[in-house]
Amino acid sequence: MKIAVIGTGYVGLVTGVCLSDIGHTVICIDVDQEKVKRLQSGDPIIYEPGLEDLMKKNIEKSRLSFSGNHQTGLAGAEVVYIAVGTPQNHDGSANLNYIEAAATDIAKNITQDTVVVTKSTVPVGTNQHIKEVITVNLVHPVKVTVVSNPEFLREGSAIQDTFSGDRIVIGTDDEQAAYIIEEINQPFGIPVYKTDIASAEMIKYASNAFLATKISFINEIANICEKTGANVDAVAAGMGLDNRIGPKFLSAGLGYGGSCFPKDTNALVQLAGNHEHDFKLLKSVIEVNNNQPLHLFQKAKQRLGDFKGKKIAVLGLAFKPNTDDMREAPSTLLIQQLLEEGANVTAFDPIAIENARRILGDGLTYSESIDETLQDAEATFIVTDWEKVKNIDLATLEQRMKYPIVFDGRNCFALEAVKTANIEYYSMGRSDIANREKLAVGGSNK
Ligand SMILES: NC(=O)c1ccc[n+]([C@@H]2O[C@H](COP(=O)([O-])OP(=O)(O)OC[C@H]3O[C@@H](n4cnc5c(N)ncnc54)[C@H](O)[C@@H]3O)[C@@H](O)[C@H]2O)c1
Ligand SMILES: O=c1ccn([C@@H]2O[C@H](COP(=O)(O)OP(=O)(O)O[C@H]3O[C@H](CO)[C@@H](O)[C@H](O)[C@H]3O)[C@@H](O)[C@H]2O)c(=O)[nH]1
Repeated sequence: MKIAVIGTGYVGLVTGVCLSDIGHTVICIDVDQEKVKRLQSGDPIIYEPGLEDLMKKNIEKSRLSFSGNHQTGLAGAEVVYIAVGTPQNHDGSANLNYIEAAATDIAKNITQDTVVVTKSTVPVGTNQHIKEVITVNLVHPVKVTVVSNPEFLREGSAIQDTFSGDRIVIGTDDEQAAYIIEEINQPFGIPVYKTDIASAEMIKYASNAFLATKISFINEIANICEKTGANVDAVAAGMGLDNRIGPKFLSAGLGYGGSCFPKDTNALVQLAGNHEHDFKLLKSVIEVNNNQPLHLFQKAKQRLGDFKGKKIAVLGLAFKPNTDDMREAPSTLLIQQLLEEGANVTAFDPIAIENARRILGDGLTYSESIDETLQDAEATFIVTDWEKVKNIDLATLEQRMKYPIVFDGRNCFALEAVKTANIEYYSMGRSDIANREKLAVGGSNK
């Protein structure tokens, strides 16, 4: 099957690469000419485990190519995927400008009957709108069918998720188009769920909102655990044993970030509001999430008194491990707050520093070394649960830091292990551990 993909971000590039790997001929199109040049040379630009090798392999086999020109890219394509961004407008609603531009590009350049597949996350009714935009702008008299095929991949495991996702949702009112998309995806061997367009569009938002709700729920439980002496990890483990609840997405921490949950929960609140429904539950989920990084900050402030002139280490910048994506990363809010209060921040991340610098600027020190970051620090915040961070030998904290006071926003260490180390340790939804009497001296006002 000859396929074109419009947009080469996380979703478009991974989709294009994986579809070419299962045997389709794929051309990925982007308006960013610089990006296209780099992609053509085999540079995936984004960090995603396994992506570069798979991309190079399929470029070499001539199944995968890139273009900065819609006319060239769309020529002869039987199926066109839309994978452009749908960022957040100021009011929280989804910005559909890129979607409309892509639909117009399709209309002006297709010369044969085409199935248009929307991978981008779009509010209910958007695929209908896409069809209208294409119909109005069509240059050649061809038939266009629209399919909603929302994407569920996670950053950091995007390739794995594409090859072994839980389901492929196909939303369309055209049986032949549904069949074509099912056939395209058949080599993945993933269960297909077919439905109408509006329901497919809603499945994506509802799934993200539900997962975000699980996270805010466990974070609220964590906050209560802190006050009552329960341990949120034990609570989550015990809850997760119930098949109706399940163990996933119950890790308490600094809350969810990334390019999807924050914007998609806001967009769903807006969508509901447009239909005169006040989505109170989701509004609370968002509010709880916005407060989570500040919760840890307040705990630290209470312990340290103030941050003025103190070297504060921050371990992890990316919104989650295995990605260099800094969009809506909880580290941003936390670091901005620390800088505002006069801290000298040194932050570690193995791959997100370049992206972090664009957001946070040069008011802090960046380091790719954990040891260097910890050296002489008066407190450490753990923000991203990178394997490298989880594998830190707890003795290092005591050896390197001026005062080994740790605020762990991702519960990276078992309390039993911490109890044997000579550090003072505060985590999310678990008891505080203060092993060192001498900590009362120095960095603390306590
Ligand atoms: N990032 C994820 O993990 C993820 C997962 C599932 C769904 N989604 C959804 O998928 C969509 C894309 O997300 P992303 O993170 O890949 O976006 P992105 O911002 O990383 O990439 C979008 C790309 O589209 C290009 N583009 C914009 N208009 C274009 C046009 N008219 N023609 C050609 N190229 C154009 C941009 O230059 C950019 O390279 C969004 O709706 C998002 O919500 C994202
Ligand atoms: O128990 C948990 C699980 C996740 N998170 C946080 O939640 C955020 C999102 O994590 P994750 O879902 O793994 O990453 P994303 O790449 O944002 O993927 C989500 O968003 C994508 C874009 O819509 C969807 O395609 C995916 O299915 C959905 O999981 C991150 O900040 C995590 O640290 C927690 O705090 N606790």
